[in-house]
Amino acid sequence: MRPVIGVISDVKARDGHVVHGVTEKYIYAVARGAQAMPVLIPGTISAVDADMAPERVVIDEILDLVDALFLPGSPSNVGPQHYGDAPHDPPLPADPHRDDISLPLIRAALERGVPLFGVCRGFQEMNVALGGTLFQKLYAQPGRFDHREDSSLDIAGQYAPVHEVSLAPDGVLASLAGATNWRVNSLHGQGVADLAPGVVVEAQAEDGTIEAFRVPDAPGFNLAIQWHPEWRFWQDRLSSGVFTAFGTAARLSAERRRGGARLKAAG
Ligand SMILES: N[C@@H](CCC(=O)NCCCC(=O)O)C(=O)O
Repeated sequence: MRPVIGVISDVKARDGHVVHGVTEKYIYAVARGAQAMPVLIPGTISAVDADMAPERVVIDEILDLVDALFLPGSPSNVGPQHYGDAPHDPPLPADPHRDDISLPLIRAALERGVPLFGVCRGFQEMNVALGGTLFQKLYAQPGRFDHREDSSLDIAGQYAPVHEVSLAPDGVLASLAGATNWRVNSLHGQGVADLAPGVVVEAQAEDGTIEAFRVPDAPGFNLAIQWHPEWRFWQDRLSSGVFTAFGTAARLSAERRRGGARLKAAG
């Protein structure tokens, strides 16, 4: 049996309905890259219909169910009220029903040693959940590059590597890459402003933008990456290494939770 990795869903309006869902590339990277069983975790109920009662969310119930947690990217932004700011541009997409689940879940997962991996929005959520702040418009910050994708390109062009990051020489990423520099893709308008206390930088862009971090004192595997390693992870040594390491941590967590029964990666 594969380890179970909970994947946090976005909550979006579509055709008059509210949909809780995740882009397929993330599900595939968890299933094939981490060799795990992805299970989608819904956000809080939006109660769009006045007759719907809000559902009770019990964070511990989710953590009892999964061996590890994955926080995917999304075009939406973490609500700035969570880091003590007002929205600078209200039309930018928000997802309060994802924030309601992901922020407390991150803190609880780290405390309980549940392996945790966040990508792009997930990376930003991890920084905010731990007390850090975000630039709402990284591209408007003096001296910073524009880290947004070129939307005139096709999808493969948008996710192609566009800039270099320096990897901390003693970090997890450098050891997976076997190098201290890597070329990565870049599709984000926001970015880390103040890094949360207690985290260490794993990767940084040339303009100073923090691109990856981890919480060294948390008892389990954890990693936050601003770029998109899920995109065609099998074509990039570091991307596949990251999902393999996450899957290994999820398997160990599953073995511990199931009393030492060995879980094998599928061939
Ligand atoms: N809203 C944030 C987060 C960026 C992000 O997660 N983008 C992902 C886009 C779609 C995808 O590949 O899932 C920001 O813009 O900084």
